[in-house]
Amino acid sequence: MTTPSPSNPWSGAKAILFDLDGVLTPTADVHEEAWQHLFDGYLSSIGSTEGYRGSDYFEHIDGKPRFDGVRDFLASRGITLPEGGLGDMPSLETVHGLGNRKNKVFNDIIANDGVTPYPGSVRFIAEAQSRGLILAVVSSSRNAPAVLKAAGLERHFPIVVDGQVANAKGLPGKPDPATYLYAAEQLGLPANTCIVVEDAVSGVQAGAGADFHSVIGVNRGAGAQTLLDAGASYVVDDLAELL
Ligand SMILES: O=P(O)(O)OC[C@H]1O[C@@H](O)[C@H](O)[C@@H](O)[C@@H]1O
Repeated sequence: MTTPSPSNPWSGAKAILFDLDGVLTPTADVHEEAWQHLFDGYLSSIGSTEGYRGSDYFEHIDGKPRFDGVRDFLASRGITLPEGGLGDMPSLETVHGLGNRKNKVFNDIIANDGVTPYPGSVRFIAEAQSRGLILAVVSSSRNAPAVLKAAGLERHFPIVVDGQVANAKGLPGKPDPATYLYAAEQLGLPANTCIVVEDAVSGVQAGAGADFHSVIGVNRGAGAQTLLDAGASYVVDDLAELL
């Protein structure tokens, strides 16, 4: 693997595989808020004495597919619910019902507030394209295409591997590297020519779990050392630092 460095992140790379929420758009915050809303309501409805903490998002949910987030958070509280199915009403007390309840909150906020991408990420995209790199998005979110559209970014990404694609192809979600490897395969490139850019521990672990060119960690709250410990090659607070 090319020695990755913040002073020349592109060296030897042919493509960049971006996570979306928290890397290109500030929508990780919206997910965080929607999860908080879901579990505050759910835990109080079952009379739980241990409430939902902000750290729960980073420890159990961040970067994972929706229903894995529900399952893993509930497991942290010793709660197991029936799985149910994708079409479950948000009022149902199943893994899928709760996930869909959170999704409604997420979509209501996006519909209200819109999505403005991080300016530093927009500049980074432009620089990467001017250097001839191919770009793709690899997101756990089933909402990724809608968020990219709302942010006006969709034209930059010929390949988008989102939660729906992963489900259709039977790919395990992050922290498994499968969705990133699938994106590299779709681009017709070996993994070691593809840079992975991630803000979540589960996503950094996915990138570090295969032979990618490098894994750029973007610290939006997970913590720089935590991302390095998860396998990031290096960590920045904003992608503009690499320009
Ligand atoms: O939008 P969906 O399909 O519910 O996806 C959920 C997840 O999508 C990811 O992109 C976020 O980083 C997660 O933190 C979030 O929980």
